Amino acid sequence: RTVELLGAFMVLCSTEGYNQQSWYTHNRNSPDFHQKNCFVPISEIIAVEETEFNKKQRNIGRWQKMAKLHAFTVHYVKKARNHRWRCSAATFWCVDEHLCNQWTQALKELLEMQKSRPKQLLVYINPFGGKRQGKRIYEQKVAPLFSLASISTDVVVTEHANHAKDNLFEVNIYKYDGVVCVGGDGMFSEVMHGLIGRMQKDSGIDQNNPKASLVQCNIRIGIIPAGSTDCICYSTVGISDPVTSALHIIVGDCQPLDVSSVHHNDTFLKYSVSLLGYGFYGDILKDSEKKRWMGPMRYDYSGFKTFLSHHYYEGTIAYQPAKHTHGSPRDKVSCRTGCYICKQSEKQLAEQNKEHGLKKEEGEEEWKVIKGKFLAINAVNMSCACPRSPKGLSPAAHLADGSADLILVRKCSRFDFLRYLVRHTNQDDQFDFPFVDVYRVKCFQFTSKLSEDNESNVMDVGKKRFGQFCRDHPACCCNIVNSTWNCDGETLDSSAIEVRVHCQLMKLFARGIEEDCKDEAGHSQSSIEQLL
Ligand SMILES: CCCCCCCCCCCCC/C=C/[C@@H](O)[C@H](CO)NC(=O)CCCCCCCCCCCCCCC
Ligand SMILES: Nc1ncnc2c1ncn2[C@@H]1O[C@H](COP(=O)(O)OP(=O)(O)OP(=O)(O)O)[C@@H](O)[C@H]1O
Ligand SMILES: [Ca+2]
Repeated sequence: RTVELLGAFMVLCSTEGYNQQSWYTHNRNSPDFHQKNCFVPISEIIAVEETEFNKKQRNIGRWQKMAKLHAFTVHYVKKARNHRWRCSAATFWCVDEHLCNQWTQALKELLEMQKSRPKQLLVYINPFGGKRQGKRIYEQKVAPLFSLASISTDVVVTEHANHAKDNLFEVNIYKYDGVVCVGGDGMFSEVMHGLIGRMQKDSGIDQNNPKASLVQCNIRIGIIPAGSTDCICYSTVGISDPVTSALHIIVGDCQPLDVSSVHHNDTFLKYSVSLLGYGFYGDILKDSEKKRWMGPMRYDYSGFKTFLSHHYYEGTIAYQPAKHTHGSPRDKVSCRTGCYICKQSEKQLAEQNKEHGLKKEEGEEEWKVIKGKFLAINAVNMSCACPRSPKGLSPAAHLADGSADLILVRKCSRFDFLRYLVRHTNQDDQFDFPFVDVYRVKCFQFTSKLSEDNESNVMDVGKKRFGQFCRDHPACCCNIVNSTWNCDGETLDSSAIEVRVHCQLMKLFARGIEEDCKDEAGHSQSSIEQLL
């Protein structure tokens, strides 16, 4: 009877005066206490524990007179504003020991049935990311939640850059249900390279082949944000908050993610999931690397400096439009939890995998070519929303549709470029400028004018010197030198690159941004309405 009562959702009754068989919560100060009912899906229960009563708790209301009370506590996810999740608890008690045990047992059995929840995790902590708080954040905010949810962990505090990546090639990754990285986008990138690289190695796939069909990585990655930008966490969860991310890991969320491979000729350079930026964001990154000691502030400092230098770069872009996906970068609808467009891409991917070999070769499809002088070339696989820009570089980009949005910002005045930047922070359309173009693509290539000239051997020593001279002279804004590619916060050595989006190559412990979550103004559809 008890199990039947539980059904798909558990109802926590917190109303006084309910009949004898009901459960009462002692959490009187919680806002839930005053609501009539609070619905918690089983999938959002963190843990169920038998509870011992202390004297203080016994002295509540009419239960005071009773001799022996039996209780259990349900720890569950409480959704707050702006996609923030918190762990809340409600204790239920009654006099009937058998009934109490039945409920505890039934709930535990239901939790056991949640097969997507991780039981064993491998955790990498970068102690030097962001404000250098990674270790503290993990120990104080995340580890206690993992232990409450009975998740066992192997923790590695990294000692140098690439420690996590190299380690993932050595350990038995298959015994883990997921890998967690505590740090910023750079740390995530390391873990992703380790996992994807390991999968390809184990499957005999050569990453240097730009046309290789890469093997999907089914071991999910969880991101505990402790970096400077935390764009990947923000764009996939809706907030950069360690407790929220830990709870998404515990409940076993799964969000597939597109990954771009970046090659130079037939050499693999890097994978990218957020921003691949040349010009403005490449120059910011290059300058900011020298200022790591400044922490997250380095990006504002270098951003201001790069804005003033106003360099533009000449080059050629060739791309293949993403015809398979239904959306467009100018859509007003964004990618949200359970996104229809991403689901369609997932279906296509499954069909393609079935009919392997029948898929049209990239070579047969048309390439569009654009030559020009650009202040910024940004290719984004996701919106790139972050605390600095809550809607991101491309607000309608999809997390898992197999495409990237290619944003070309042509040479324009400083004032116009500033207007463009400011629109990343407000509701105005940042693509509504004559000097900005945006395309949804499945692959692209870039060659700078300089490397084209190099290849045709027209460059002489004098030109090289002139290039160097102009770069050091801010008023000139000349385009003779190359910029650097910013690949998820890491610089690339080559300016000529070939990029290909791999649809849903990997998975995160996340669920995308939820549609009806309470916003800053408190507008929301409550979770109760959602469940009904
Ligand atoms: C007037 C204010 C305009 C503000 C415009 C803000 C636009 C911000 C857009 C941020 C996009 C982040 C994309 C994510 C990239 C990550 O994979 C990567 C690794 O973490 N982070 C960065 O490369 C780090 C990138 C950091 C970018 C910081 C940009 C700061 C620009 C400041 C311009 C100042 C102009 C002031 C003129 C008076
Ligand atoms: N122990 C370590 N010592 C030095 N560098 C490390 C160590 N562990 C990791 N790293 C490197 O530090 C780089 C930056 O780390 P991380 O991404 O965590 O912080 P961030 O750069 O401040 O944040 P964001 O990437 O969000 O801007 C990563 O590329 C990673 O390779
Ligand atoms: Ca995408």
